[in-house]
Amino acid sequence: MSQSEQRMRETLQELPSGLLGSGSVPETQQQSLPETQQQSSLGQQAVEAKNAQKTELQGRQTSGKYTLNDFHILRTLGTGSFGRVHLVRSNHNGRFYAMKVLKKRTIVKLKQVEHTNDERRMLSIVSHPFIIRMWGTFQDAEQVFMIMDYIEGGELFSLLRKSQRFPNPVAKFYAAEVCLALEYLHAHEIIYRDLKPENVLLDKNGHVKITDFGFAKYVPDVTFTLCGTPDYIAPEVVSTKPYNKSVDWWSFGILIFEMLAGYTPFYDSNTMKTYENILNAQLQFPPFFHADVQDLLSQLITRDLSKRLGNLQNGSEDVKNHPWFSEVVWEKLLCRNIETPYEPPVHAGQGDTSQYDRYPEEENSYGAEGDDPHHDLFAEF
Ligand SMILES: Nc1ncnc2c1ncn2[C@@H]1O[C@H](COP(=O)(O)OP(=O)(O)OP(=O)(O)O)[C@@H](O)[C@H]1O
Repeated sequence: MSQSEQRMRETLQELPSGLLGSGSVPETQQQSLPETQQQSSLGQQAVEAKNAQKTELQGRQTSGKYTLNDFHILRTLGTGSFGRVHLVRSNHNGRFYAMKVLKKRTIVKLKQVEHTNDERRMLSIVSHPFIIRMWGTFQDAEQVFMIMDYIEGGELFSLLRKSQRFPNPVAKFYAAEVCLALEYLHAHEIIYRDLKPENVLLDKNGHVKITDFGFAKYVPDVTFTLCGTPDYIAPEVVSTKPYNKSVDWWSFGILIFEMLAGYTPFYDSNTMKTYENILNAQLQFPPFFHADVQDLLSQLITRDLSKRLGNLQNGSEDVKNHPWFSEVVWEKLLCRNIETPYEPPVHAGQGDTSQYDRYPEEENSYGAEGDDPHHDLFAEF
């Protein structure tokens, strides 16, 4: 099985402690591959229509700014471990949004209540050109909902798999935008903890938008929680040491490596072996990696926290000042005043979904009323 087949949307909720001693394979949440193939589009449309009709009938006011009644649900854009993300259209202004729906029961079962509340909290305070904007949240008896900007250009992951690997300047452009987003989050004491190309979306002009704040957390000091995505997890997380922002700079290095190579450096089809590689294996560069990127990656993907770039006294400045980024005019980039290397072909306008894979639509229970044993756990929604 190839890496791209296996890794698809594999997000780890929690690693058992004493990981390498135990010999057991950590539990991961694996999603099936996106179904781009011929699905019964008639069946799909019927389910979509039924869901939309139910939504119109059943929205109910909660603590958020919106209700389900404010939106018409269109197709599914993506699925995750606890629910799915739909394209929706506002009944008021006609604009398209992405609605992330998470099932309360699953969140509770997988012990992700705190992460889900953190996701909401973090998204409601961040405001940055390269980070997704959230407009509001609400809940019904069975799920919580988050309304975000709809980003038309699709996942960086899809573009990377189509391209196999990016030329040096293209990888540098995406890395530079991601670097500014990380710099912003860290300046606000937020660790992101799930950097990977699946969570980097491209807007219609080809600029980066980081989505999925499911593991983002306000951490002014250190934390211990074991979470992330196997290939991208930093060694200090694998070995259950206290950690902070350093983990995002490790993942940033893995992201650059994957963009340039088309694969991640510590991959193994056996997740346990991946962790062993993260802890022990030597970083090996393909021969076509430029010397300056090899130098940058050696300083990002280093197990020595006292040497990891981004984690030192000058923080993100050290990363931005590295020779690999020497052509980047950071101020212009932040204003999105630099031509993007690729403009996603989203010719049908704001609601164009051509860049997203098709997922089987399921009948939903959105708007469910009645007993809600979990209401208090999600009081902020
Ligand atoms: N704002 C958005 N606009 C367009 N598509 C989006 C948006 N947010 C998410 N998606 C799509 O939905 C997918 C799943 O979203 P997200 O990663 O937030 O869900 P998740 O349940 O937290 O997933 P995971 O289990 O991987 O952590 C994304 O990879 C992306 O394809």
